[in-house]
Amino acid sequence: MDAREVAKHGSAESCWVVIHGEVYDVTSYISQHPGGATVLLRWAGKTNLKDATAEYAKVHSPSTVRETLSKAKQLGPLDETTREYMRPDDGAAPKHGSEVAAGEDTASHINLCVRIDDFTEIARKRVSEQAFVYISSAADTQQSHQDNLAQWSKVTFVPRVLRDVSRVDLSTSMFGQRCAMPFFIAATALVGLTHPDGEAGLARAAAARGLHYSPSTYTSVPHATIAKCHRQAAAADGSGDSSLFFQLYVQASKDNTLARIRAAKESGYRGLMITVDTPCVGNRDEDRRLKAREELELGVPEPRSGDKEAKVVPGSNSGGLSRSLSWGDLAWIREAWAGPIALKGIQSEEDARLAMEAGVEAIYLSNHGGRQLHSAPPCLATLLRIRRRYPEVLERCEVFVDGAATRGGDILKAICLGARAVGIGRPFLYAMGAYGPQGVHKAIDSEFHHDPLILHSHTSADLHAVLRHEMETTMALLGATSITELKDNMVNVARLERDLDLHSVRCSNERPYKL
Ligand code: HEM
Ligand SMILES: Cc1cc2nc3c(=O)[nH]c(=O)nc-3n(C[C@H](O)[C@H](O)[C@H](O)COP(=O)(O)O)c2cc1C
Repeated sequence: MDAREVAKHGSAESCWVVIHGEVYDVTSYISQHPGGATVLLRWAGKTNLKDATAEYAKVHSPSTVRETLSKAKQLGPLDETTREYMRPDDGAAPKHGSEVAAGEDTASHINLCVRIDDFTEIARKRVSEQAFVYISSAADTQQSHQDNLAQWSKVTFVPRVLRDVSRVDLSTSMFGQRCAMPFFIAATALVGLTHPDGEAGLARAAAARGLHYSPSTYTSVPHATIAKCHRQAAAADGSGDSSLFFQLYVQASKDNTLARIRAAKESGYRGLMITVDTPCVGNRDEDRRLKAREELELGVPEPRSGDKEAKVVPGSNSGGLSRSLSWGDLAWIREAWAGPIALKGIQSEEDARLAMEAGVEAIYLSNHGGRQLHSAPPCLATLLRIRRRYPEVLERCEVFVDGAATRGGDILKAICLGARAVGIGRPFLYAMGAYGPQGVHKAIDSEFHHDPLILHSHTSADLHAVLRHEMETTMALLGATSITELKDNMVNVARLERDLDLHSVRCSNERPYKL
């Protein structure tokens, strides 16, 4: 393909981009791209050395574009000898904030991060505006996210004293697979926006710390590479406890979904987390405002009414995800996967019961970090409703939860109420954006070798550990020495129950749904 031909397709009417020397026609994908139209249009028709490749590769794995576009839209290789006809590069890609040297000034030194919230402001200064807005945004007024934050402080502890807590063991398991602590790294797309190591950095940290990690369907690094880095790190300095669980976004195309499941199996992923709260991408005001501003700056024309190709309607953007996904689809997914499954995004006790009846190994109570439905319930609210209406769910399924858990104590409150493990999303992205992989290690644990069974108090290692330190301290002050000792009599949920008016929860008039 001649560069002069590509240059003719530089608009919303006909938008061709060049990635890794291949030309793609993304015109009909513009309105579906979950990352917005601007980024595609910025590189439309560009064939110079800074074509779409750098911006694309920062966040997407090489295969994403081939997996998404039909063969007809994959127009073949660019004739490299014609690149001299390139258009001037006016779309400077934002600099990776994490390239800024850590510790430039004392105020932002990593040692001053003593809780995981501390990474946020450092990350704000060090990642691009695009990355920060993408990570921090939530649906509509952010109410779901704010409610997630607020839920944790509505539960208080009921500590026991005079128990020997000189040894504390935080280890537990998920899907029957051991892990060092009762939390895991939740699926977040496009980790490459925060640091060039992307998901590979998170996988290495998880392996080294004996934690499970659930990479997103939409990774910046190919899944096979993530799995390889994970294996290498586990062999080098891991305890061998860490596993990777594949987060599946079911695609509109069944074949495409099956191919992703196959690839995850081949890469050695050991659990499947099917995200079920995403028939379309949520309405995130801050994302939309930033994209609208970029479009204005770039002079992207207003969509003409009735012009399907140029129309960008966030509410209708399913980003290639299946909108028709329903309970019946679990059968073919289970057959293809043949391993443990969690349904991620359960937000009602009725759906928890249906999931149990469908025979999944785990339910994952989450409102997607408050990014999907505005006014969605925080995970503890759903957990309490399940405990009241269908306590048998907790006997038959493992329960994972997430949503704004930022302290070791938050994690332990959820465990007291019957959760198996807590997912943590944004904090690891901020830690990665602030200090790269070193930040993630610190957010989890200290850099120093540490006997997992012995509580270290007032050692220099404590200064460098965040979540492990908080959990060990909380366990000791609670009077518990192992995760199995954490029971519901160690928390007081009266306030949360009152706020949720849980006493009025009774059988709804919903017609019983038969699977
Ligand atoms: C054609 C196949 C593509 C697919 C399936 C795809 C998919 C996605 C997805 C799922 C997201 C995440 C949105 C979210 O979770 O909110 C995203 C964001 C993004 N994509 Fe793509 N993309 C494609 C092509 C491209 C191309 C060609 C470029 C660059 C030229 C690009 C650059 C980006 C960027 C920079 C973001 C982050 C934007 C933000 O701040 O939200 N993508 N894309
Ligand atoms: C930037 C970002 C990207 C996310 N991407 C995905 C994703 O690809 N798949 C998914 O199932 N959930 C995704 N989530 C939701 C997380 O898995 C998780 O439910 C949520 O982040 C937990 O809340 P927290 O970030 O407050 O800890 C994403 C969340 C964030 C913040």
